[in-house]
Amino acid sequence: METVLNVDKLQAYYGESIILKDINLKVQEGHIVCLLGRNGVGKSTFLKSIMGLVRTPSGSILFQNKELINKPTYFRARAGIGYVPQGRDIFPQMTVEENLQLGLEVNNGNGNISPEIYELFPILKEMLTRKGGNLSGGQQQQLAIARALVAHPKLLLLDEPTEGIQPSIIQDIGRVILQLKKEGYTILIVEQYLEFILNIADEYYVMDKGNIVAQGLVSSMDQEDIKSKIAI
Ligand SMILES: Nc1ncnc2c1ncn2[C@@H]1O[C@H](COP(=O)(O)OP(=O)(O)OP(=O)(O)O)[C@@H](O)[C@H]1O
Repeated sequence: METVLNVDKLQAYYGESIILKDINLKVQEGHIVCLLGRNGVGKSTFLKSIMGLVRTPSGSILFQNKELINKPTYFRARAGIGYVPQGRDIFPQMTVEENLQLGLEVNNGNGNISPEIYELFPILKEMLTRKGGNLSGGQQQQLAIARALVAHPKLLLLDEPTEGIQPSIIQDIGRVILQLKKEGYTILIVEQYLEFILNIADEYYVMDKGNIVAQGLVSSMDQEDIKSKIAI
């Protein structure tokens, strides 16, 4: 099975502060990998590093065996990495449909929104003409995931998809992720909500203070131990 993402000895900085010290992490094709950890340990910075949004002076980010470390963000997006940031970045004044169309920009606006998007997220079909800013937090999260899927990414990065979302929509998002897995998607999820990923992810990594401090198969995870490593 192909290794889609292979991160080796990655360091990342904000100015002179080192945030990621020595990160090694792999994602195999068709797998769902979860990165767990407390607030502020560097999880979001890690996803930003993969997208080229922070300074990464050393280490390697191989995506489908090609080095990305010195490539600009647009190159990484065009290469097939879809990114759903924390806070979702929905454009509030644009309609749901316009927000979705932005997902096609990585292909220069070519292609169209496949009907599958609306099968995954029926609520978006009902709301196509609504302004993004008028959606609930959960609906915005679904829109952000849908917008990333429009371009059929080979790797999908999700930053805390459950944050600030009501339980029924968390379940919907869980179902969508499992459906995507069935279809062969490869996904890296940053989470703090352990129960959410137990039924979803194949492998886990735990980050603390810019290092990976535990990793393994979710099926053989010592949940109490991992809970203590991510508890606030
Ligand atoms: N733009 C920035 N400039 C300077 N420091 C930053 C910036 N963004 C984050 N940091 C710092 O980097 C560290 C890691 O933050 P990061 O957001 O990656 O953590 P996290 O594990 O994703 O936590 P959270 O779940 O709260 O986002 C924190 O100490 C944070 O204060």
